[in-house]
Amino acid sequence: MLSAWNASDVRAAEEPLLAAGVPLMERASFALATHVLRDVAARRGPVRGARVVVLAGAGNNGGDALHAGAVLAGRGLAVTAVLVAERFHVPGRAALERAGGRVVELFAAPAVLSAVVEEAARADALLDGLVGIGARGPLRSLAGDVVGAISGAVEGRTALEIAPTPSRGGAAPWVVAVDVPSGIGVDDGAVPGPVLAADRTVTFGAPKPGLLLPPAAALTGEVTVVDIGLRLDGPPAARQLEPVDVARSWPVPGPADHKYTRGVVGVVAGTATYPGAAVLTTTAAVRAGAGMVRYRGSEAVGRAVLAARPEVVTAAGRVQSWVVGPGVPGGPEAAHAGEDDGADDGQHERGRAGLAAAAGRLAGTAGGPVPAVVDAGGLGLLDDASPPWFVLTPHAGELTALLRSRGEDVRRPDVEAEPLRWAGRAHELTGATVLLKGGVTVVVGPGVAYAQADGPGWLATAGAGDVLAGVLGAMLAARSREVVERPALAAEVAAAAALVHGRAAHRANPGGPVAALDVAHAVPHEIAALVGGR
Ligand SMILES: NC(=O)C1=CN([C@@H]2O[C@H](COP(=O)(O)OP(=O)(O)OC[C@H]3O[C@@H](n4cnc5c(N)ncnc54)[C@H](OP(=O)(O)O)[C@@H]3O)[C@@H](O)[C@H]2O)[C@H](O)CC1
Ligand SMILES: [K+]
Repeated sequence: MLSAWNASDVRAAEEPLLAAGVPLMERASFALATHVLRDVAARRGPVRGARVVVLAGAGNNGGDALHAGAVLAGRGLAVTAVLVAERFHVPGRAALERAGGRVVELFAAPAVLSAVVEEAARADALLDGLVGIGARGPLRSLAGDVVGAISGAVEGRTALEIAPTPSRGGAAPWVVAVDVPSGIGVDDGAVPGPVLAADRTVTFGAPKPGLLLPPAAALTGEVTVVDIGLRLDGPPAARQLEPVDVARSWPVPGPADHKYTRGVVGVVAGTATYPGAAVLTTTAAVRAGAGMVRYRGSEAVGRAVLAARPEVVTAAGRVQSWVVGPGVPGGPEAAHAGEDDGADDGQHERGRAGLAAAAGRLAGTAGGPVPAVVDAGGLGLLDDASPPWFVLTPHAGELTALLRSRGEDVRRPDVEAEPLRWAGRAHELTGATVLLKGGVTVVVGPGVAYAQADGPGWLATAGAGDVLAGVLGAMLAARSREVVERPALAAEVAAAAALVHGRAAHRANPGGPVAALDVAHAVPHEIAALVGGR
């Protein structure tokens, strides 16, 4: 698992070490230089004579970059450092000059900006040491100008690029961000202004949340964490599950297991208008290893489900997790406005009953509360307060509607710009765990946040959300009681489901388009690969 800490936690961890004279910057800059050398060697072969441009800001981030530049110059690379502020890291500059590096005082001669941009565009490697964890707001003055101009000049980059960097030809410089890509919101992943998209981010002590969270996560390239000896206690601000975490906690059945110990998923999904959602959700739950799947819906849709998955039962009975809402009309805004298009085929009533049972509010229900996945039309069926074992799975539009229905004056672009903040707000307002779907899926539960970036862009396709709901339903059913007893566990399981779903999409058709049903069919193979390695 990657655990990310806020800038203030990293500073607090640095303080005692700095007071004790531990050479943190030496450690950081040496490791940084090592990674740059390795990357340049991999791309170019011989490193001697390779051209490196170092963009250095006012603080210690610039210091790291200048010291790394000194190491590189000492190895025979041609290093030019560009100082953007009158204040700069004096020992770093001195070290670089001693090692034979050249310094351009851009702050003293802004007219040389175009020459700097030209040199940067022709470099083999570009080190972005403008600001690190000391960043406040969008890049200002010369730092902003230089990033804007270089981004415009370097093929394949735009100043506000938030799409993954396309693989570029040998001509463009390899961009290495020092600690973080300068200008991102270190704690929240915001992209408030120009940012130079990196090919690699070498980060010190621990990942920062902004490296995991959208939209900034698309600008980091590969993230390399360098251990400089910091001790970070306390809970991280954001986490990212890795395959090994999911493998370790997967409930692999043993000889004593039966369908009820493995978990029964109750699915309220689909209508005559959207029968496919019912097929996709139930198929995904079956394929993710549910002990049994019960479909609750109209007879006609039930027939379509059974034709696709004869393992599914349509009779009422015991359920260990509910999935309510895929392909069901309505949603937060419709419910808020009291709208009902009358085409829900009785799914609203079944969904309400499922959620009441899941919350433990249904008189005469045996077995007590169970987890629930609440998707699409199910989001309009929620009570004012939900338990944390309810996992809401909106996309940005649905989250916006949910927040607005609860009095927040927010628009979809706000949610897309600050997904962690708004998923967190929805968690506060509802009490439920919130999984916000997107290229990076953000999950917020009590005291925990996850950011998962496991799927290809191809996964943005109709029905993919229904498959995720089914996979998550099966995973929650398998750990039903535990999820109800441990408030933060639903978020971990939801993040794990996002990982399985994303990786299954890669597996379904590596590098190409995927259809939702293909993702569901790839799920068992992905699970086998995950648990086979443990
Ligand atoms: N302390 C250590 O020994 C280690 C530090 N590491 C590295 O240090 C940075 C954090 O360094 P710090 O000096 O605290 O902060 P920064 O370098 O990130 O930023 C400093 C100055 O940058 C200016 N600034 C801030 N925001 C902006 C902006 N939006 N646009 C332009 N400039 C900005 C500001 O200067 P002013 O003079 O303008 O006020 C800041 O003071 C950390 O990220 C590591 O890289 C290593 O970890 C090793 C140990
Ligand atoms: K930086």
